[in-house]
Amino acid sequence: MSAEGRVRLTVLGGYLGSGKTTWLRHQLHAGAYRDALILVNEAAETPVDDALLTEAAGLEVLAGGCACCAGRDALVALLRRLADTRSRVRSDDARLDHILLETSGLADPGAIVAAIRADPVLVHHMVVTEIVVAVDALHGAAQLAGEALGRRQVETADRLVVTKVDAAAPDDVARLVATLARLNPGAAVSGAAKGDAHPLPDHAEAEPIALPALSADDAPIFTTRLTLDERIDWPAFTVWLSALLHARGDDVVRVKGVVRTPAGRLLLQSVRRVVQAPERLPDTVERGTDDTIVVIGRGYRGEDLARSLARFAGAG
Ligand SMILES: Nc1nc2c(ncn2[C@@H]2O[C@H](COP(=O)(O)OP(=O)(O)OP(=O)(O)O)[C@@H](O)[C@H]2O)c(=O)[nH]1
Repeated sequence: MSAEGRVRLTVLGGYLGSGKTTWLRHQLHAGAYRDALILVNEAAETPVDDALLTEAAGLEVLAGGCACCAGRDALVALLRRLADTRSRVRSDDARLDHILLETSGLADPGAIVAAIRADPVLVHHMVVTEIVVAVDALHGAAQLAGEALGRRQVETADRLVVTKVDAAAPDDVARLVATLARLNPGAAVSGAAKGDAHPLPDHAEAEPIALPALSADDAPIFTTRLTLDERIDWPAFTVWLSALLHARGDDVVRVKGVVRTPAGRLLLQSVRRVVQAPERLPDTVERGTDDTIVVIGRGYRGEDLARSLARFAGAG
């Protein structure tokens, strides 16, 4: 328990697809955050991350609204409920002392922390002990250059974890680290490869990325759900997804979903144009949200995506 008797809250943030779940999954596997209740907030109404964080001691999902804006009241209500339940537990051993909130990739962790601090009940029960922000070594530079949200996330961090160091060129990583040091000189910065700690290249001589002024009126990022049914033609679906990302990979920021295919239950996901080989998930824990693909991005119409998929692969 924290010195003041309040619950410690760790906030794990970072842009869409930056590697938050991968990093947390690895931390849990290595024994970290084992005492914590994991709260997962996803931008989409159909969460996926909970299917991956199987080693969490306890897990709750806050779906269908980013906890820093549309889902803020739901987060505060959930934290109040947890605080209330905790206050009625008599045994020290059974009492909840640590919560880790994995935010949606669209969240500004600073706004979440402000909401908790501004709540007259929570302020007495919870203390934010660390804001960890994942920064994608492959896409972080573009996100910092082009997205105000990407910068805000970095600026609010206590600890920055540069993910995907295994997949990026060392010179690019060094420039990214130099940029992070300029944006948030106080934050500790470390590297990770698929969740494992990974050394970062020396950035002493690296030139930080130019960060142009950003206008606040970028089109908002939104979520589209595509429901797949048994008529789906899987090879055609794969071709459709590749073609979509090839043509619109700058607009389609993130795709993910759990689908039931002839090859088993698969997690499909991409970050911009980088598509991960499908990951096989256990068949035993089918969920109501299986067979829904969530597409997150801007610059297109959701109904056009569904129509295009239906025409191409027989569902949508
Ligand atoms: N090569 C490599 N790939 C990674 C690493 N970390 C994450 N990925 C991949 O990047 C993609 C996104 O990873 P996630 O961990 O789901 O990212 P996230 O931030 O939780 O995503 P959202 O919750 O949707 O914002 C997946 O395809 C991962 O396999 C890494 O360190 N190296």
